[in-house]
Amino acid sequence: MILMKDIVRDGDPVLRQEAAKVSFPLSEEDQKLADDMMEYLKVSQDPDLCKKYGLRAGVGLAAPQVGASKMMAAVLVPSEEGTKSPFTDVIINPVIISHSVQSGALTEGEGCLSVDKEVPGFVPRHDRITLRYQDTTGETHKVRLKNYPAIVCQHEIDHLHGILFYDHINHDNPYEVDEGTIMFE
Ligand SMILES: Cc1nc(NNC(=O)[C@H](CC2CCCC2)CN(O)CO)c(F)c(N2CCN3CCOC[C@@H]3C2)n1
Ligand code: NI
Repeated sequence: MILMKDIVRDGDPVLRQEAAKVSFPLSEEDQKLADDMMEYLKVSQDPDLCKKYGLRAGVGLAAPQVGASKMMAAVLVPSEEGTKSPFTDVIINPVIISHSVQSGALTEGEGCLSVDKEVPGFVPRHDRITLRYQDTTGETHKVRLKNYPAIVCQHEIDHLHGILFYDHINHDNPYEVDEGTIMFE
């Protein structure tokens, strides 16, 4: 089971590397990694278990964050009232094949399990993306995501390219975003 002690923190070079593509069929090791990352998210979203294991809650987790420089990330965006399409899957070799010109950002800014400090500011991302990825069976998916699930997937895909959320913050004016940027909870 992945615990906070297993989460690699900012400063470790693995978080700044380009991860390696994953080949199919998955090795046992890669299958276990996929399962463990999704299990972390599920446990962390259960208030009792989250507390019991001393976890930070998460809606996404990328393999480099547990020291594995592989193109794999787990995403578990819960279905909250209002959001039509929650997104749950382990995305392998993900590629954003198209995106909106319009930007989107979380009004709360972003955090990261690998970054222990708060970094205030808006993180401008694409509001809508078309994402192509393989699931753990090797099947290829092409999905259109918008708003919250799109933000989460972009945060995770960034990790696979050695990018951290605060790289996107305008440090001269952290709360500046292009006009037309959609801000959401
Ligand atoms: C937005 C949010 N970020 C949480 N944490 N940070 C993360 O997930 C980091 C990734 C996210 C940071 C911004 C975009 C992606 C982890 N990252 O570093 C992986 O690369 C949350 F925990 C959270 N939610 C809302 C849903 N809630 C359901 C019930 O359980 C609690 C849970 C809390 N929302
Ligand atoms: Ni992160």
